[in-house]
Amino acid sequence: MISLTSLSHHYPGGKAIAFKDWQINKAEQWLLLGESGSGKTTLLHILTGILKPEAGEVRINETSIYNLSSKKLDQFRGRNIGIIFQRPHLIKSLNISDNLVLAQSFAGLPADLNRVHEVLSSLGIAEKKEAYPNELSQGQLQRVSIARAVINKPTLIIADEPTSSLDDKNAAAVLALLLHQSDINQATLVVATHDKRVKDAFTNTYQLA
Ligand SMILES: Nc1ncnc2c1ncn2[C@@H]1O[C@H](COP(=O)(O)OP(=O)(O)OP(=O)(O)O)[C@@H](O)[C@H]1O
Repeated sequence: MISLTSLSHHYPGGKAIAFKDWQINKAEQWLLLGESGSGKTTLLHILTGILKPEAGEVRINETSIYNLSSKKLDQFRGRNIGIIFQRPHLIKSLNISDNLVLAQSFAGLPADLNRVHEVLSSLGIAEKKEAYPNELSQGQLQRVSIARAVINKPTLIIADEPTSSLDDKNAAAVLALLLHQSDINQATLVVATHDKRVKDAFTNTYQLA
């Protein structure tokens, strides 16, 4: 269970952004919607432990994440939160497998090549294990970023505009893979997007004013 309570934030010189309370149960799939400038990125940063809000609390399972020391918070994020960005940020000098092993190591976990294979297989790209990021297509790279996000079996998968740089076919494939990965890993999924192609796949919506 994830809960956001009495959250608000304000950037220096800007006006305060207040976020309505939000409770998310295990393995639910949510869409985060809001006009440009309404605070989606701010909320995702707060939810992922990157930006400490001025007020309020974020609890993921039993942990109030901003009460952790910064070292503990880093490790908590690595183990419990998987993030997918609009464009994949992979290390170019490492092959796909090593990029995933690096994500295990950042979370303080030992290298687990069986898990790497399992996740890449579930995304249909196991044969690309030894390839380097510049040898993959845009759609394949987006699958690798999903693999990296779920490699440590996170409680929460967050995707920020995951489909907006993809064509219709790849956007549909990536969305189906996100929903499937959330199901098989029993992970909560939050997708922030403007992409109208994505909206019908979700029943739960958190709308920013
Ligand atoms: N680092 C910052 N310093 C000052 N103001 C900021 C900063 N980041 C965001 N803001 C302001 O906070 C508000 C919310 O921004 P945010 O990026 O969260 O919106 P958004 O909903 O993600 O927008 P978009 O869909 O356009 O990406 C905006 O008014 C923005 O100008």
